[in-house]
Amino acid sequence: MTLITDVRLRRILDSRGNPTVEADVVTESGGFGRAAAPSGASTGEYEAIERPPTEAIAAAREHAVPRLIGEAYAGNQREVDAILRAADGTDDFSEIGANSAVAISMAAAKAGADVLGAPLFQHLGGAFRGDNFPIPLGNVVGGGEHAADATDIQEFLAAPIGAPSVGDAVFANAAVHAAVSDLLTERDVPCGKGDEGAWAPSIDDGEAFELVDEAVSLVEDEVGFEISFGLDVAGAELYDAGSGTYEYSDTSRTTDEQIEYIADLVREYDLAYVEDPLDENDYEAFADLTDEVGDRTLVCGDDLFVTNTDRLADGIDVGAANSILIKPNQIGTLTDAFDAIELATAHGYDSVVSHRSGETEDATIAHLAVATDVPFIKTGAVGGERTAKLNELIRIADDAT
Ligand SMILES: O=C(O)[C@@H](CO)OP(=O)(O)O
Ligand SMILES: [Mg+2]
Repeated sequence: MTLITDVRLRRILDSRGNPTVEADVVTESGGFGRAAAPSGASTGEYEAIERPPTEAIAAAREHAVPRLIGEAYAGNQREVDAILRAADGTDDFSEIGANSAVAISMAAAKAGADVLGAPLFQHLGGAFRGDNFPIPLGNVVGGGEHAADATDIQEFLAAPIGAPSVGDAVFANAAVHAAVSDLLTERDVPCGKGDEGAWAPSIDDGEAFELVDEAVSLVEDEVGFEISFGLDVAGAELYDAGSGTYEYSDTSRTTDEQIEYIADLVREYDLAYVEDPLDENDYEAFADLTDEVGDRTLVCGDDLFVTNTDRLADGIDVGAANSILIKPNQIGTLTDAFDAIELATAHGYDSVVSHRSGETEDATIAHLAVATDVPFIKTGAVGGERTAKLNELIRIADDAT
C-alpha cells in the first residue's frame, strides 16, 4: 500500500524569499506527503551540501526519483533514506543536494503516515514513544548572521522550563518576545526583526542580557512558572582561525577567555542552555566548558556536530558538550537524524530538534521532536513559518492527550 508511485519536486519560497525544494510523495493506495527543505545562514562547515534548488531538483529527478518510484515503500523510512543515499553516491549529498534529499525523506514519512491513517509523530515514534512534550526554546533577541547591526551573540532564547504544558510554554515565549519589545520602546531603542522573528536591536550583548533577563522575569511573574533563558552563540561565526580569537564588536577573546566568559554568563544568568559557545573544530574547548558548567546547563553542539553520528561519536569520546542540535537538513535524511538522536540518548546526551533561519510552513520537526521524546525544540517564538511548528505542537498535544 505504501509503494511509492510518484515523486514530484518543485521550487517554492522560503521565509527569506529564497527558493527552496518542496517534494510531494504519492503512494499506490493514494497516500500523500508533502515537505519542504529549510535553509541555514550560519551553516556549519561540515553540513551536508545544499545545492541551488534548480540543480538539486534536476539531479534528484535524474538519480533518485527513478529508484524510488515502483521500488520503495514510503512506510519503510530506512529503505527510502538508504535509496536516497545510494542514488546520491557521496558522503555529503553533494550530488542530489541535501535540500532535495531531506524534502523527499520527510515527504515519504508523511505519505507513510497518511496511508496508515496515523499522525506523523505516531508513525515515526511508534506506539511506545514517551508521553513527554518538548519545551520550546524561543528566539526573542538576536543578531549575528541573522541580522545586521545587532548583537554579536546570534540568539537569546526564552526557555520556559517550568511550563505545565506545551501550550503554556509557547504562549510564554510569545509573551517574552512582546515584553522585550515593550522594554525596548520604553528605552527608545528602535528595532526591527531578524531572520527568525527575534528582535534585532542595535545594542551590545551586555544590554541584551539585561533586557532578556528583565523580560523573562516580568513574564515569569505573570504566568507563575519558571522561565529561564539560553543562547546560541554561533561561536564559529565569531572565531577567527588566523588569530585564534573570538572577535566581538568591542573586544576579542582567546579560547580560554571565551570559556570563562561563557561559564560566567551561565552562572550569572542561570542559563538553561548554551549552543555553540565555541568554534566548530574545537572539541577540546567544548570539553573544558562542559567540565566546568555541564552539570548546570545544556552545552549544545550545532555546528560542532551537524547532526552527524561520526562527529557526535568524536564528541562523546572526549566529553565535548552534553547535548546535540538536530537539524534533518544538516545531514540529509530522517534516518540520519534519528540515528543521531539514538546515539546521543545512549550516551546521556540530550537532543534538541531545531528549525533553520530560512524556513517554510513545513511542520515536520514538531512531529520529529514529539516522536523522539527530546526535551527541547528550538523553533522561534513568532512569525508564520515559526508558528507553523509551534501551533502544530499544540495540536499534537491536544490530539495525544
Ligand atoms: O544556528 C542555528 O542554530 C540556526 C537556527 O537557529 O541558524 P541557521 O539556520 O542560520 O544555521
Ligand atoms: Mg546554532
